[in-house]
Amino acid sequence: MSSLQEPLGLDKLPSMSTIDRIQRFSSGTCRPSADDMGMGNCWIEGRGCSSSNCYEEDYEGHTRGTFSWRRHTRDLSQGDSFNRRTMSLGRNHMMCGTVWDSRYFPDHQYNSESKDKEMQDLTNKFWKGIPKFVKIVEVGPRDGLQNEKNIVPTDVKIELIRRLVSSGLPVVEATSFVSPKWVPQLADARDVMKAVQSLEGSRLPVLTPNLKGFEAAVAAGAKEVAVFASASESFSKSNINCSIEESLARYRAVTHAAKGLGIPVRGYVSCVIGCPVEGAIPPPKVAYVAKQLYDMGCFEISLADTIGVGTPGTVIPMLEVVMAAVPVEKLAVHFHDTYGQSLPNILVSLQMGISTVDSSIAGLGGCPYAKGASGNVATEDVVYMLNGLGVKTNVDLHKLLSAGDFISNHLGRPSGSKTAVALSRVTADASKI
Ligand SMILES: CC(C)(COP(=O)([O-])OP(=O)([O-])OC[C@H]1O[C@@H](n2cnc3c(N)ncnc32)[C@H](O)[C@@H]1OP(=O)([O-])[O-])[C@@H](O)C(=O)NCCC(=O)NCCSC(=O)C[C@@](C)(O)CC(=O)[O-]
Repeated sequence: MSSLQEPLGLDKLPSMSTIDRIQRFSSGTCRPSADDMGMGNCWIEGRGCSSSNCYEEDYEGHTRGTFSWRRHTRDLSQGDSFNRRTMSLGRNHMMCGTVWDSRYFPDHQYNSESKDKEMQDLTNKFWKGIPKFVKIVEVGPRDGLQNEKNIVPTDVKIELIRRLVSSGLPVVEATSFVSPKWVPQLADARDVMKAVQSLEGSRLPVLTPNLKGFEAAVAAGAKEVAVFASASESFSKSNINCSIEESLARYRAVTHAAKGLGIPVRGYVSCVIGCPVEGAIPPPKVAYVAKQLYDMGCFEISLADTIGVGTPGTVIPMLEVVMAAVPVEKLAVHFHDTYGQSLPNILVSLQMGISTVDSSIAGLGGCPYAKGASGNVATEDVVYMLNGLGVKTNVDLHKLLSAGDFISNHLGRPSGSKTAVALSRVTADASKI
């Protein structure tokens, strides 16, 4: 990749069939439960899990003799966290389901037993890979606000975090203990952390680039931290002013200190698909950094497409290589939406067994050291898609929308979430559908 103009293609990566991969990875995947958030490195659940948490069994039990589409729309309409607006949109999904059936499968075809079986096989393949629960890691207050031109006042950051926590998000990344010379937008990390540390209901990790940051974070009340390495040498240098190996040595010191205090450490790998300077990043480089972070004790590794150039065609092969090095249940995905590819990338990641997804309220963000990168995928859009798939998140979309309105109003611009924009307009019209 010489610029951000073209998507990285499969020709730049080991050849493989996308469909083969999705099918290979979509069978028999089991997911951690919502409660598995354990302390330091305890988020351990092997691929083999209890049958009650196994989607495949549950799915087949549910669908014996039933058409799978209905099963999911039924779940959707019974979802406990849907507000009225989404309930009406849930009904629209059912309508879409009907249109889809009748357009492509006229009665005489659809009713034939073999077509029915074929169709069921196809839908089974799709649904088998989709987890029942997805943990959303909200990164807006950190990844989003670190990139704002005008520094957001501390009390606005605190109120945003409070609203995000109250929406049911299990993890809200609160701020960064980095050099205020490098990221002045988050120079108030200590005040933010002190104000939110006692909020209940969500974990509130903070970014720490070195021991200095780790110690400051702990002193301010942080109970979980994250370190951030890169699969690109150039990005490592521009983001944290050191080589990949130097950064890993720093993070070993952080994870060692954290272990002593029982503080869980998350790891990020930036530039997992492409780098603004180096172009395409080979998946083995990503796997190497992810494995180093895992081996030093990070309980979860978030794979970040920092500049948002990935498509399912490049994300799948990258995941395949990383998953050979780090157990899939330890992996998360973190997509920036520069090319509007985040949702398809998330969907294929779920099909490959990942059940932790990073996102940012109102699509805030970007990276100050990755020119041209747009914000993260919007949390509202991820929740909307997962609701539509019948996947639980425990997030109340209504409260999430209100948090998004709050920060968008403060920033004085429309939300970067398509769902938020659509739902803000659709209330009256949707009731007519
Ligand atoms: C890593 C450093 C500190 C190296 O910066 P440096 O200049 O190489 O460090 P240094 O050790 O030479 O220290 C320079 C000054 O910074 C101070 N310092 C040193 N450490 C700290 C600290 N922790 N907190 C506060 N101050 C600190 C230190 O005390 C000293 O102060 P001075 O003596 O000049 O007054 C710097 O490069 C830095 O802060 N970088 C942060 C960059 C950043 O936050 N980037 C955005 C987050 S990463 C990201 O967005 C990607 C991610 C995670 O979202 C995933 C993705 O999408 O890719």
